[in-house]
Amino acid sequence: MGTMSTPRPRSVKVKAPGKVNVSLRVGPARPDGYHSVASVYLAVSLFEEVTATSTPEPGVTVSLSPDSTLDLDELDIPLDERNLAVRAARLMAEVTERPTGVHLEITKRVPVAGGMGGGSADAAATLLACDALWGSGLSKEELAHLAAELGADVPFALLGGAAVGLGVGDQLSPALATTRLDWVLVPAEYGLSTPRVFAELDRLRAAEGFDAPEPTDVEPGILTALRSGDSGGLRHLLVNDLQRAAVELAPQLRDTLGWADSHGALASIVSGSGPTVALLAVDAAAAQDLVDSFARQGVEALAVHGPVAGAKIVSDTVL
Ligand SMILES: C[C@](O)(CO)[C@H](O)COP(=O)(O)OP(=O)(O)OC[C@H]1O[C@@H](n2ccc(N)nc2=O)[C@H](O)[C@@H]1O
Ligand SMILES: Nc1ncnc2c1ncn2[C@@H]1O[C@H](COP(=O)(O)OP(=O)(O)OP(=O)(O)O)[C@@H](O)[C@H]1O
Repeated sequence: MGTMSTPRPRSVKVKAPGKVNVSLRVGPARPDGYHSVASVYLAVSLFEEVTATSTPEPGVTVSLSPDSTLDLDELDIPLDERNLAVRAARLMAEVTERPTGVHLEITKRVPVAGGMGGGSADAAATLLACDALWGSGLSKEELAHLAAELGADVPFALLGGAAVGLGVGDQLSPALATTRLDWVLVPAEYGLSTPRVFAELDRLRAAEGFDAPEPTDVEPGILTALRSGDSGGLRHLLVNDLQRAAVELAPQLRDTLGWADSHGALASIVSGSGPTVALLAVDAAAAQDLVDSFARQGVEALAVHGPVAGAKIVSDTVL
């Protein structure tokens, strides 16, 4: 008769990047409340980390790591089943029929409700960590499918690099982007709710009597510029249909955008639903100069680069 041995506790650590939308075209609202988009995603070097540790008790628990670079006291992150990482672990357990028993510790670095897909990165990292922890044997496609159930930005956090996103942003085609682009991120001290920003765009458009066309493709010049890392070519092509809605809700964004343009940024754009502003810099030195200028204004900005890889296992340890 075989004896049931308790598996030794294991810890899998995964990192997943935040993103900027280099281009974001938004169509009309659909009956399900979502909007079809045509988006060019770029994964940038600001990473969330999720450490998934097996626990003897069933269930999914979550905590925030003291290694987080965000101020944990100020964060408005639910630590129950509303947390996107918890939802990811539960979905994975349900689909793979594994008993849960997992604790998730999240290191937060991507601004919360900042338009950079931080929660989405947590969800993507959790899917990959639980996949490893439970030996689920799911294919990349199956993981991407689960990711799309969790949110529009989650599949891209798994994939990383640069990609065109159609549908609600979840139908991805990888874009060739081998050369590094340098960016400066200017996080805001407040967040913007993604549904609220989409709704504000609908409101502005309705007031203008504007019938938004279905976005079906992205400007080809963007993909050409990404392929060669041509920041000079890219600067005129950055576009975000949500920007004016974000600016309407947070008018102070105008100052950041204007200030950046007059201080040597090639271009400035609100990232996704905002309020984080992303500035394109000519190179790493120019990005650092911009960070220094912001610091002199008392504003904390971050130099990052992209593309970077999607969700990736950092360590897998038997405890
Ligand atoms: C703004 C972007 O970050 C750009 O990449 C994404 O479109 C948002 O992606 P996300 O945060 O993963 O979005 P989800 O969590 O799936 O959706 C949150 C809410 O945003 C709105 N939403 C989101 C994506 C989309 N294509 N259309 C929408 O209208 C919906 O009101 C939805 O209920
Ligand atoms: N793991 C998580 N990390 C951060 N926020 C979470 C998480 N789980 C749930 N949330 C909730 O989701 C909200 C939005 O979080 P998130 O930081 O992902 O926004 P975002 O970066 O603007 O998203 P996106 O760019 O994908 O629209 C938060 O205000 C928080 O209440």
